[in-house]
Amino acid sequence: MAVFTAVTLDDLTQWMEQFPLGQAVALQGIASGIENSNFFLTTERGEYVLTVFENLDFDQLPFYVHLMRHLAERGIPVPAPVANAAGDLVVALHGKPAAIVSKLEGSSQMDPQPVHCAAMGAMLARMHLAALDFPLHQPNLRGLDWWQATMPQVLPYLSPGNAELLRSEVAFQAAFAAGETYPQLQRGPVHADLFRNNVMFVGERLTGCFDFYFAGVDAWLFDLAVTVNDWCIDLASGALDTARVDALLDAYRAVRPFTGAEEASWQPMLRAAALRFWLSRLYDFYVPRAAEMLTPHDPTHFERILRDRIATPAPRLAHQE
Ligand SMILES: Nc1ncnc2c1ncn2[C@@H]1O[C@H](COP(=O)(O)OP(=O)(O)O)[C@@H](O)[C@H]1O
Ligand SMILES: N[C@@H](CCOP(=O)(O)O)C(=O)O
Repeated sequence: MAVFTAVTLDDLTQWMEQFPLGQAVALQGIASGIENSNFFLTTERGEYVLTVFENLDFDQLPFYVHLMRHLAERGIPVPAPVANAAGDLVVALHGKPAAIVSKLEGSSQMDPQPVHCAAMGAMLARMHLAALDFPLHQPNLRGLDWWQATMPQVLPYLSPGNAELLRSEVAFQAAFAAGETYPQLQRGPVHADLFRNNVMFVGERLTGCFDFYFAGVDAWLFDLAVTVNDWCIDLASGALDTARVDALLDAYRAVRPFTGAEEASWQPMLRAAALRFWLSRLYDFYVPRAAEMLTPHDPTHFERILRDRIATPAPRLAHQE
């Protein structure tokens, strides 16, 4: 279902000549994924993934693909985009932007244990540090401005209780962002969608993360909160699982210690990360777009998480100076 643009080996015969990969010898559509057309591509030089971008234009892609290349060059396990003879990382295929990236080994770990969370925490901290000198800039396009612009579009569909929750949380986050602590948070390019389905493992070894198409510049703590809210929870209740939280935070802190401002912002950031995905899921659920391709995720999952993060004191980040 996730191949929206049909591509055949014949289509690639001439197209591949611009890449230093030899001829394409096998091409297989990837069934999972909901945004783009993805293919496993075997060439004379090895195994790759070909993506035809269905929703992003040529001018929207440089931040994402150059960030992936920047991280890959610094040893962070992410798919490395392959440049063509002209140095381009994004090239037209059937009139749409397309890219070839290296294929990661392994599969997603959908039942993560503390050992997997520790691997995630260490990789995330390394990724944040490695992206610090990335020269391109794009804000997180799913940040506060987007929350404020999107809220009025979903409010008419919500129960009075949920409408009040959404209004009060967006107001809380706006006040927090305007306060003294928020500007002190460490910032840089972040992935911003590091859910379990976007990370690969072979056994306990993390082999890489992909799907950088929500990346942007934001607080590192926001990225950490997005990750913890997906990797370290009891799926039924949304509550945090202490053993997995500790494993992830300990591993992150060992690479990049937290600051006092981050300690003070942890609970608001856990709430912000829950709000971000509650709102995007509400939007995808209630506001279908033209050329709709998304299969909406369940918004109530993040409503539960947001209510829990508001009601329950956050675990300590235990910063070290
Ligand atoms: N670089 C890669 N290496 C290995 N598998 C990949 C890679 N990129 C994508 N995939 C596979 O393709 C699937 C769909 O990719 P994803 O980025 O989630 O698609 P979409 O953007 O359409 O949601 C993933 O679940 C994964 O199995
Ligand atoms: N992780 C988000 C939606 C984005 O989906 P992805 O498959 O592209 O990572 C969510 O769960 O709402």
